[in-house]
Amino acid sequence: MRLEAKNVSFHYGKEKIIENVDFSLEQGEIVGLAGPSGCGKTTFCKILAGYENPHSGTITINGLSIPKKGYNPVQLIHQHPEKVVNPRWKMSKILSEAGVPDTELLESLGIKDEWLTRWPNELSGGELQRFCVARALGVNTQFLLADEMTTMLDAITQAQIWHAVLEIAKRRNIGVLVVSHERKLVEKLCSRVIQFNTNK
Ligand SMILES: Nc1ncnc2c1ncn2[C@@H]1O[C@H](COP(=O)(O)OP(=O)(O)OP(=O)(O)O)[C@@H](O)[C@H]1O
Repeated sequence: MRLEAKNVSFHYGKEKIIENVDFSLEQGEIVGLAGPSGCGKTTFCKILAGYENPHSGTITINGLSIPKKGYNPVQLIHQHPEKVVNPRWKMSKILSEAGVPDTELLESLGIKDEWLTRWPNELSGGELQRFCVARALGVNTQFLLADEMTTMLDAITQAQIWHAVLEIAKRRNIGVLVVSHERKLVEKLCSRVIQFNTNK
C-alpha cells in the first residue's frame, strides 16, 4: 500500500501555500515532515486526509483515489485535541466513532476506564489527546498523520503515546507521517525526513 501525492498545489485565496509537491508514504514506513511555522505542513496533512482538495495534483492510495464515504483509511491527529471532539458527547461515544475500541490499545495509551464517562472538558489536554490517538487507530486505518501530536505534552506522556503508536503501527503495518518541530523526535523515529519550503 502506498499513499501518494503527485504534483500537488494548494492556495488560500491568492496565497500559494503548497506548490508542485510529490510525496509518498509506504505502509509500515515512518516518515518525518519538517519545515518552519506557516510553511503548510498542517495544510498538506489536511489534503492527504481529504479534508481539503488540492487545486491541482492528486492524492491516491495504490493509484486509486481515497474513498469519500465510509471509514477514512488516512487518519489525521491534530495538535489541539479539544478542537476535534464533539463537546456534547461523552468520551465513550467519541471513542466509538472509530468502531469498537481495542482494550489493549486503550491500556497501552494509559486511558483509564473512569475517563470514559466524562465530558471532554473534564479531561486534561494530554488525557484528551490519548482518546484522539485511540480514535484515529480504528482497525481500518492504513496511514496515520501525526501533526504535532505530542507537542503540548510532557516528556513522559509524549514517550508513552509514541511507544503505543509505534507498537501498533508496526503490528498493523500502518504508515506514519510525523510532523514536528522537534528535530530530535523526528530524527529518532523516522527513516527519512521531508523538508518543506523554507524561503516563501
Ligand atoms: N483556512 C485558512 N485560510 C487562510 N489561510 C490559512 C488557513 N489555514 C492556514 N492558513 C495559512 O496558511 C499557511 C500555512 O498554514 P499551516 O497551518 O498549514 O502551516 P504549518 O506549517 O502547519 O504551521 P505550524 O508549524 O505553525 O503549525 C499559514 O500562513 C496560515 O496562516
